[in-house]
Amino acid sequence: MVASDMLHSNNNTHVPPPDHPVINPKNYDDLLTVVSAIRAQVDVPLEAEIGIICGSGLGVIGDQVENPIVIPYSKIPGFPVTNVPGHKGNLLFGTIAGKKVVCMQGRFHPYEHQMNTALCALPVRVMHQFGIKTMIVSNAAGGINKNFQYGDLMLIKDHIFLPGLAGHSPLIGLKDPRYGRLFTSLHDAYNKDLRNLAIAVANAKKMRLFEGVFVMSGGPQYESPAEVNMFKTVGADALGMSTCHEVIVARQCGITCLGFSLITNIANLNVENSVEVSHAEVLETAKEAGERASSFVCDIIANM
Ligand SMILES: O=P(O)(O)O[C@H]1O[C@H](CO)[C@@H](O)[C@H]1O
Ligand SMILES: Nc1nc2[nH]cnc2c(=O)[nH]1
Repeated sequence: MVASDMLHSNNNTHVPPPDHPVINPKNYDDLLTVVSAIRAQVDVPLEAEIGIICGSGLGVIGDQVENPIVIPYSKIPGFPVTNVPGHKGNLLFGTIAGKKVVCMQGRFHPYEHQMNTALCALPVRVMHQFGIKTMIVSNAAGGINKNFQYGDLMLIKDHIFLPGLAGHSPLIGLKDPRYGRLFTSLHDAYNKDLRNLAIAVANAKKMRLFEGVFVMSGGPQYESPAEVNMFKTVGADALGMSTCHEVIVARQCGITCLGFSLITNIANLNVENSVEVSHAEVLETAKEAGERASSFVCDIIANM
């Protein structure tokens, strides 16, 4: 195992202080407690119109936030420990291109938290409480589409949420009517107008940009060649271990979503090929492509 693949090797590892209240991610009043605890930490009103989630190695997007107010996840009750390298573990409030944003510099993956997708998507509900109407979500993903190269960006036009299909929806068990519609529609989960805007931005920057279907598997193991072939057969273009549960919660909240994958590795379709994937490789590609991804996000926000 490569050192940077190891959980617990992240300097930002934290243990929540014992004085934090216990938070149930499916209790609406607990959500309001989390939001109050964040507000209590700063003496300025916090609000945002756009939420951003940085994928593995893509924390550099958060570095574009101007005049940031930085709240470490360790100071937020209910936010679990984040141990995955490449995820800093800060909630940032500030501006990008003059627009108020809140940015998750690091996310929670279901494989880290017993597949508790409601817990992992709790920060989306928190960002909604701070006013976001739009969310830009990013991830590092393995490319299946034969046209993809390392470092390509793929706009997500639709998704296949395997854990959700297997009973791990973040909406299961929500009873409070304040959450909104339990039977959330995903007909426009990755908003067409925002995708068109992103395509126009990419064209103006002369950037390679693809559109495709993202599949979320449970992880944390990468896919076997047979699994990659199965996903290809059902129409997937890229593979990851995040994002879908966040977008579903966002759609329940009425947030308009734009999602993209950074292709950090090429998924292996041939069992005879000995191609090892590692999180170190994922982070290395993200490091090389991170500036391009963050400039893309900033230009999209500037044109919203
Ligand atoms: O989805 P993000 O957070 O970008 O991370 C991706 O990269 C990691 C695997 O290398 C997994 O956590 C996968 O989900
Ligand atoms: N599931 C999955 N997640 C990834 N994240 C980055 N690369 C990959 C990959 O190949 N598969």
